[in-house]
Amino acid sequence: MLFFLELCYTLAAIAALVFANRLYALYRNYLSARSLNIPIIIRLESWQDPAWMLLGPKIRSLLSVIGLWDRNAIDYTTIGWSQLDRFASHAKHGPAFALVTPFKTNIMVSDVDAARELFKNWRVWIKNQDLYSMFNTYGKNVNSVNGDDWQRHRKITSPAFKEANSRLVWKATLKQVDSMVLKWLVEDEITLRRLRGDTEKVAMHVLMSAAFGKEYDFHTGVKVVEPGHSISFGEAMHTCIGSLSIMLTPITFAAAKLPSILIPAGLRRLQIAVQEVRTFLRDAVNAERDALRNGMAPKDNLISTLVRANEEEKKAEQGKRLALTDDELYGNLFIFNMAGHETTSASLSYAIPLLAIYPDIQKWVRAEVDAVLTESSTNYYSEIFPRLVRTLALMYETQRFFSAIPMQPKYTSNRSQVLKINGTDMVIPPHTFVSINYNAVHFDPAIWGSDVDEFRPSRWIKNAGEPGNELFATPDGAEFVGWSSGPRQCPGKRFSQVEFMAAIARLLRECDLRPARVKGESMMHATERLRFKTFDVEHFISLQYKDPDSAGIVCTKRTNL
Ligand code: HEM
Repeated sequence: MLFFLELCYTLAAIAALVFANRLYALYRNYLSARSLNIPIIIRLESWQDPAWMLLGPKIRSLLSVIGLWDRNAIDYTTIGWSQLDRFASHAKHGPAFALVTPFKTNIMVSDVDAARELFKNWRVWIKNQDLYSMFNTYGKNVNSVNGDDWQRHRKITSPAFKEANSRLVWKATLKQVDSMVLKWLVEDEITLRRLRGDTEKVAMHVLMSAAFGKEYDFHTGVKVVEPGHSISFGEAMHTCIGSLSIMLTPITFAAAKLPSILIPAGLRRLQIAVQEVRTFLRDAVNAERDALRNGMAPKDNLISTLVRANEEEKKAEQGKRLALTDDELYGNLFIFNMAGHETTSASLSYAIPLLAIYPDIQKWVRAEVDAVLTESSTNYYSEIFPRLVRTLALMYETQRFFSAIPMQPKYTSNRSQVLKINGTDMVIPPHTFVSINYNAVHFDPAIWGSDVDEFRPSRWIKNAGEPGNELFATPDGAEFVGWSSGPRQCPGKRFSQVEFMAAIARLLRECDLRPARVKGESMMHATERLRFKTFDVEHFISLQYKDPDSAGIVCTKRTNL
């Protein structure tokens, strides 16, 4: 009994100390932020706290049951609060306000001139290493490093995203989507959950093909286990890049040292996947080096170009210093998969229900698809892709509503930096985040007009006219930031566009999409239900449907071809 009481006192004392420490940190951060003269929002928690990221949703729903948390209020402690908020907080507080917590202060910015400066000046406004090192599971990579190191990674990785690679993406996507369509045509309803699962499978298999030259069948793909492995490359990769595993991989590495009997089953699966991916990456890099040594011609997939670009760099005068290490090669190959998987599949998984919700938009995009795609020309990527302007507009408008990341946190590091916000120079303190609020920029009525909240892909067309002969209204790099902007913008932008456009074009060429109805339900009601469930999303680590099981679409074979 005495021991129990002592334990309780000790735990209470530790909790009180942690709380006091947090309050002190909050007070210090508040004093520092006050000097900026911008509105301040104070919270006791933040998405920067890993424990809050994991336990926050449970704690919030508990608190809301006992009336201590308002479910409908914007929750600034989450990473994705701006998805629902859109431009509202900036309309209230102006182009910059500070989120002050016991963690690092985060200044939210919607001013496009400030955003342009943050994107352009990548040496000054860097990526915070506490945050980005979680992407270093297999090695440092182009996404996680700063300064000269970033230049070195970007120089060697960029050639991989050449046009010849886009042709592979196009071909692989058509093959995957053909199989997906066959499956969908015999299903009574494709729920949002199933739709997401299938688009993830398409994206994973396209990456396997265009990145590693490995062909996977849509239906059986992940079941194919290569000799010497316990799971397939696709499955291992899928497990590793699943949202939660990113947070768990450091734990997995620590756990890897324990006897496997002491590791819980779920974590053991992840541990195996992490080890398998490393072996696959190492073998794939070695195979490409052997191919080069044996005088075999390069392939157009990402790994072939990357490994050969790196070997070229080694030969150059400063090679020893500039070439990527093996771990950095693995790190980059992994990040291509991680960055390219959920982003592209999510875009598809929102665009497809939107086409069912808005039949006029479906008709409008299909008119272009029919004008451009004919049976004989389907495979000619270079002729078709540039003409699918409405399909590209659909992707941009989908990204505007469902941004892959809610904000981009830039960081001042250990010295203060000057940033002009709304025409005034501000001295931003050291160790502070300045985050470009993607959702606010994408929903600023001053940029997009009074119909900013309307899903209208035609806003991206410059010269509305004959489908297949229109021009795309390329946006200003700071007003639309879906793929980031400036020198560090997404190198996989074209990759993802090709995949999205091939998938949508093939789907609309073959099928009609409409909302799924439950028995006795009117089409109007089913459409409303699907609309509500499609827009009812939350940003945990990536954007997710909150309730993916209670709405879906139906896919029927077109009869009007
Ligand atoms: C719709 C699909 C995609 C979207 C919306 C998207 C969006 C983004 C965004 C917003 C960033 C900046 C992130 C940050 O700095 O924190 C980024 C960076 C990056 N993306 Fe993508 N991406 C997509 C597809 C892809 C694909 C298919 C690949 C590769 C196959 C890829 C590879 C990368 C890499 C390597 C970076 C880091 C670049 C650097 O820091 O220099 N992305 N992407």
